[in-house]
Amino acid sequence: MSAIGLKDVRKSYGSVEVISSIDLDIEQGEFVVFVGPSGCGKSTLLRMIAGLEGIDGGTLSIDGVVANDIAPARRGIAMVFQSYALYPHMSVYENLAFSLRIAHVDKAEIDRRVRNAAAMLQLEPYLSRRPRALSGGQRQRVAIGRAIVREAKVFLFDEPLSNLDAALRVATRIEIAKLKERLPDTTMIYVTHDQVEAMTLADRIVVLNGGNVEQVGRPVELYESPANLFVAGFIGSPAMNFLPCRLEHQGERTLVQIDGAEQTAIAFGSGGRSGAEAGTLGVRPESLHIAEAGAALITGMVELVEHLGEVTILYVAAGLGQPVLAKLSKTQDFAKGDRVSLSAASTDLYAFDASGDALPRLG
Ligand SMILES: Nc1ncnc2c1ncn2[C@@H]1O[C@H](COP(=O)(O)OP(=O)(O)OP(=O)(O)O)[C@@H](O)[C@H]1O
Repeated sequence: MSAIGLKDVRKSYGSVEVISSIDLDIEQGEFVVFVGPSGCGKSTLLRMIAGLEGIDGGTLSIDGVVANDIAPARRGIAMVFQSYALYPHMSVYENLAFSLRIAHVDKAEIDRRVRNAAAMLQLEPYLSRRPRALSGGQRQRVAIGRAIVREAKVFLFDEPLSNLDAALRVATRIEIAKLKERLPDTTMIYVTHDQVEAMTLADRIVVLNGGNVEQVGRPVELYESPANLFVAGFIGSPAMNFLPCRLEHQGERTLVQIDGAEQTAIAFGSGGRSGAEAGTLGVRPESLHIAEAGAALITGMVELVEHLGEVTILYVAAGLGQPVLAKLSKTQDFAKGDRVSLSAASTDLYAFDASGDALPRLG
């Protein structure tokens, strides 16, 4: 039995469908991150689970019980918002205690839970302060503390770190990772735009696009084995390079060749197909290296060099409309106008058919 189950869940605003038939099972104690481009439906889906948005079709179950019509307060779910939503006239202690007071929890029990949450989030020195006398990171910790005191089974986070500056984001992200370890039975669902948050916090990532699930998997799985062009282009920064190629399906295998490449044709699994079609070859910037003579996959002219310290990023014009990016170790010294040849190990290449689906690897 999953902690949260979505079966054919749908949502429309007027005639616009924003969530189309989503199936997803989230296990108790899992940390699941929803990612996807702006407007893909991440927040809507989270709010549907919380009960803040109605469900137009399908079934939401919580601990195996259909929950479509259960009131938000009775779902055992706590939500942490980007805007913190703290009461400005109450102290940190009162903010933490508020929902328990409303629920008529015994005073000693309230005190125990508030102090426990405050200790977990290092908020003890600030319990008598008002929110305005706290930093953004401290306010967000109070917002998280309010979820902890409720001892909710499920925490929902809607971009909780997006109002924080870069350093605080990192510090608070680490706090959330620790929180996950301290509350191993609590199920957490987290919406973010930030790839690093998704990759570092998630047990599983759900990639959404236009109200549909493109792929669900462990972070490394999505990075190493994207199911399609969308996921390949979305996971990883800088994004994967895409090169038009020719796919020749030969029964057991498919040979992939790009125009002008010296690197020999690369074989993928064909899934039993035959014939030929136009496809896309994918290669991550970090997989490219300077090619040996006669082995270039891509040849072009450097149009921009970014020296980032530990790495150098080359933008190479290779006649594809947009530059090919190569992330090279810092020892590489290039300048605008240089001609470069790049290649990658065949095990670091991806191939996608005309409909954008990934071809399986051989072996
Ligand atoms: N109350 C509403 N009425 C009409 N359309 C809405 C409403 N709320 C959201 N939408 C639309 O539903 C779609 C999904 O919105 P949602 O906020 O879930 O996306 P998101 O993936 O969380 O985006 P972002 O990353 O920008 O926050 C968007 O096209 C949005 O404009």
